[in-house]
Amino acid sequence: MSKIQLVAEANLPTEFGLFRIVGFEFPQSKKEHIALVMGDISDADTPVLARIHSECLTGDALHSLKCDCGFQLSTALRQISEEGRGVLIYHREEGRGIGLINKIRAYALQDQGMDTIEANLALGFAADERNFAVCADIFELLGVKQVRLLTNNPEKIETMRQAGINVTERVPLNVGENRYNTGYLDTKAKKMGHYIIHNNEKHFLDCPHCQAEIPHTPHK
Ligand SMILES: Nc1nc2c(ncn2[C@@H]2O[C@H](COP(=O)(O)OP(=O)(O)OP(=O)(O)O)[C@@H](O)[C@H]2O)c(=O)[nH]1
Repeated sequence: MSKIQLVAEANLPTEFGLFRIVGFEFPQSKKEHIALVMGDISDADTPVLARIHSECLTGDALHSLKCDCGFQLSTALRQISEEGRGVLIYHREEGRGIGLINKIRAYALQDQGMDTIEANLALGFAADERNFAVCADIFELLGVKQVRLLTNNPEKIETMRQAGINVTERVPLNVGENRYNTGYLDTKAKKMGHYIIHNNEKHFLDCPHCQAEIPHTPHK
């Protein structure tokens, strides 16, 4: 199969600062991924703060509390912007690679009591259908060889290392735990080996803008 190619690039001002948005595409399948890049990442000797973030429309855009995805996305972008340098690969593998509609089917099974892995298996999928190798190719196309990876997922680290990307540090990303996603995070820790630290001292901040009890920084 031919390798992914860098095909488009532009400025993207965001609430976290100015990024470059870079578009990647497989020549035949036209499957797309994107990266947000901040600052000068050309110095190969200084590891780049980086996040591989798999697509989660419900968490990233629709404010779902069933997962930690939206919280991880905004925290990663904020941390990159605080350093003034970094990369977020927005990895288009919705629903751990099963797609949005199948994720909704999996949610329906979870409504009946299955956990996130059991639901995938009941639908005939693997627990995780994602391919992270493409992210190593994207880092390479961006000239990034060393990363400090924002993740709790050991699989992402292992795949990067096997593909020749030097992960010099794992930067934990434990954010957004709430009453609706505790079971999901537990399952990821117990069945998928994710490094999840539960927030035992939940500071459910009194924020007039938020309906849910989520540990968070109050809106300014
Ligand atoms: N099938 C399925 N996918 C889910 C469910 N909840 C969230 N997801 C998907 O899980 C993926 C989570 O992506 P990430 O946050 O990048 O990955 P992660 O494996 O949790 O690793 P880190 O966040 O880096 O620790 C996204 O593709 C979501 O759409 C679920 O209950 N079922």
